[in-house]
Amino acid sequence: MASHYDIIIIGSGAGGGTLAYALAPTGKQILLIERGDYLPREKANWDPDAIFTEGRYQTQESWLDAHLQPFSPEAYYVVGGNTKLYGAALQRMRAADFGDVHHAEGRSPAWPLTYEEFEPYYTRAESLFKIHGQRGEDPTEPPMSAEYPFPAFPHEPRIQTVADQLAEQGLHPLHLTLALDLHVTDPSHSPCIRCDTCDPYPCLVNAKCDAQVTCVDPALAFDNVTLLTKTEVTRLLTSATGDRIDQVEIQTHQGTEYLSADTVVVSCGAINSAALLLRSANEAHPNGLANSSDQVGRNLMKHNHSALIAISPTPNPTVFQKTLAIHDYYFGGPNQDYPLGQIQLTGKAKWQRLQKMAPTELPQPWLEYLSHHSVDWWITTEDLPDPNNRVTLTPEGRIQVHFTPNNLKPHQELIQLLEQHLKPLGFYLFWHKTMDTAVAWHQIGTCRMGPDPANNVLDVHCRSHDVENLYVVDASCLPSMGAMNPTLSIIANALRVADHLKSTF
Ligand SMILES: Cc1cc2nc3c(=O)[nH]c(=O)nc-3n(C[C@H](O)[C@H](O)[C@H](O)COP(=O)(O)OP(=O)(O)OC[C@H]3O[C@@H](n4cnc5c(N)ncnc54)[C@H](O)[C@@H]3O)c2cc1C
Repeated sequence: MASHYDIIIIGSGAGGGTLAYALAPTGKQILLIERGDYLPREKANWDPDAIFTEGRYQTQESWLDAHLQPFSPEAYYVVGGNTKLYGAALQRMRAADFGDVHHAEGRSPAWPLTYEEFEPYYTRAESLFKIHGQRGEDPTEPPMSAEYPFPAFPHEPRIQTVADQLAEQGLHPLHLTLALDLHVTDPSHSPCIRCDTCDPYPCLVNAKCDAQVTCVDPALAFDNVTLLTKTEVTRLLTSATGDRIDQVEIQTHQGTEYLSADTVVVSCGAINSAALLLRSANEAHPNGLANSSDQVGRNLMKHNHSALIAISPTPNPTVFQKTLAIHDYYFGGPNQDYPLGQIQLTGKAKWQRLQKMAPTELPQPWLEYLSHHSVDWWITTEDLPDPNNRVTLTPEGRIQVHFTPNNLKPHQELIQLLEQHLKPLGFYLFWHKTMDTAVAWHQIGTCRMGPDPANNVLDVHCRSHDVENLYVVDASCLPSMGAMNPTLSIIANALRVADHLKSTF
């Protein structure tokens, strides 16, 4: 293995994996460093006990909350990062989300670029990740320069009935945009088999367009790209003046080693990217690397999420349930002149998942009955940047997450609205569970980009304002996220930064 590269990318998830894919054809010597290994392909990939009871693929690391209490984050340190288990619902932010948006409990800041500037990268990201969708049915759909690359996943009969009934109430149920390799019109040759172990399971048949399958593996077909697994980057060392990163400190089973690169890209996910920069404090950067603004680690957001299990007397034999979304209340509600958020279906909840949601302990046969009669929803609303919601390190170097949820009023209102719509359809029992800090699936914002070095860690190209050869390209850079799932924006942004980097070669 060489010790010097043109580019070192740290982290192989949505941000890092996409960047490696986009830069691979340049011929530059690229090293992709990933702390985890390939997620094993095994029958347990599709075992609900392994996923919901054992947490088989989750990191064993624990983080600390604001009171120094340990918790187990639902984070996945594997090639492809969190996308290996993601739900593959990839969505554009709405055009208005790129501006300053007033919310019930504050404001969501503008991005340093407009939707129109970002739009071509959404189109490329949708093509790369094989998005299936149907244009024209979403009342909040932003302008798009191309059709979705593939037709939408059709609803199964029970879901079609629910969609039709909601439409009769005046809503606009739409087909969820999905990154799965389904041949809708030729199922016998389709990699995706529309199974009931998709969200949030790894895909045993590699039909989920995750960062490993879609980006890392194709990038490795180029001789100039090398992947180092089971290798954690522990610190970034700078020149004495602090202007440039001189060395990348890695930890392997053989011990500590040092590498170097002309350009270093941190793509460890919002919490770990901030932790790595803070851990790299030195004399030139006493507050943490690239942290003259004191913003590294701050403004952590993770969306307000709830699962809602709605039970009716009608059986729900749906196998692949995650096909429907409702955006009618994205920008406001019947009595709300502020944004609420989005409603989507989630993967069909088996009894093991319901066990984690049940308000009281219930015997397995009851849970199985409820699972056969439930329709399972996921409600996402925006949370707002708060400098006190932040990642810090303890003196021993452990990750501490200080997090107080905000903007919860619209979240509760959206849940109530959904229940009001479902009751006339025969749904009579509702369980909902709001996700806590451990479910930081949509973590963003800890190294936000913006033109002013006083308030932002990164410039508009995701380059550090302080360290000339440092970029951060993952969820960290996003100043806000609307109420849309973040990963399409992370991928599109990585493609955008790749174009910028190519222009500097
Ligand atoms: C269960 C689940 C369901 C989800 N569903 C959806 C969905 O349907 N739609 C959607 O848009 N999003 C979804 N998400 C969120 C999505 O997975 C993330 O938004 C996305 O993966 C974030 O990309 P990233 O590049 O910021 O980080 P990641 O993809 O997490 O990648 C970070 C990588 O860096 C590695 N790393 C960390 N620290 C180091 C270090 N020091 N040295 C070396 N490597 C390091 C990690 O191991 C990891 O591989 C889901 C997430 C989960 C967990």
